Amino acid sequence: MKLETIDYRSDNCAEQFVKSLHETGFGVLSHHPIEQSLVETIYKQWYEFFNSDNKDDFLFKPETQDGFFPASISETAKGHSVKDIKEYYHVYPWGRIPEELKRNILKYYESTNALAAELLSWIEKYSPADVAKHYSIPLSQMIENSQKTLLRVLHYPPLQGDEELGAIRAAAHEDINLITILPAANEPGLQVKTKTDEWIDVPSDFGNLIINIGDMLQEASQGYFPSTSHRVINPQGADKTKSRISLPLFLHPNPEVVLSDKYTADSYLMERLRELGVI
Ligand SMILES: O=C(O)CCC(=O)C(=O)O
Ligand SMILES: [Fe+2]
Repeated sequence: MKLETIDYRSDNCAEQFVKSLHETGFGVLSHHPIEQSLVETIYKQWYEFFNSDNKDDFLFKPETQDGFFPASISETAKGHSVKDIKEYYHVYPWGRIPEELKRNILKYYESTNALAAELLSWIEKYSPADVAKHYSIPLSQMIENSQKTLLRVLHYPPLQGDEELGAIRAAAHEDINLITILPAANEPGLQVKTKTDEWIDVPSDFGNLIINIGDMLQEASQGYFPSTSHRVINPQGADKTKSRISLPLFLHPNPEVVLSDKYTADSYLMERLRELGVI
């Protein structure tokens, strides 16, 4: 299996993109409307932030989950026992954001949310009728003005050689939300698991946009769109000294949105967070 990069400007882009999501759980877009210079500026600004002491003034609040999560308390993926080698910052428009970083990151949050609504309308349009009939409301409407959509700025620090045995930058996991939009990071490492259990690289040419299905859309589509496992592997050789910055936007429906006979977005999220032990 190989992930094809799809040109956003091509005539059959929407159909090809949704086909890729159905077959692999991932879709990769080039020539999309997200401004690459904005992404580059954000990577630069946040790299400086992660390398400053300023981050300690923005330590996350357990009740609201906005702010800085240091490596010492960072995530352990479901089913794993070793922590990931990463630190990150949770950006919500209603949350705390360092003043000098606000303008660019909120601009990114907004423009990527707008693109997400378009991508969800493509997904709806190219869902088979017997799948689409179960969507409780249009998919793009599920995320409208959602306060739950989370922009995570991730910093994977250079490897020091003293990392815990078996630790990797991000252990294999699935995302909980509806879809995730992720610009290619400044360094490689992202891999996706195929149906035959092989790990393949996600084409991460700088400028690509990577979209993946999360568990909530898998639930709402009764498995038609698979939430596939992905991970970020450690760099080798000289690349060990390099930081990696990435910027996933996790699109979350409004809490009251009905996903399936079993779950609303809120009950689904609560069940997953309880499993992860973070609430
Ligand atoms: O850093 C990446 O490229 C992917 C991060 C990711 O999968 C996640 O935070 O859920
Ligand atoms: Fe992920």
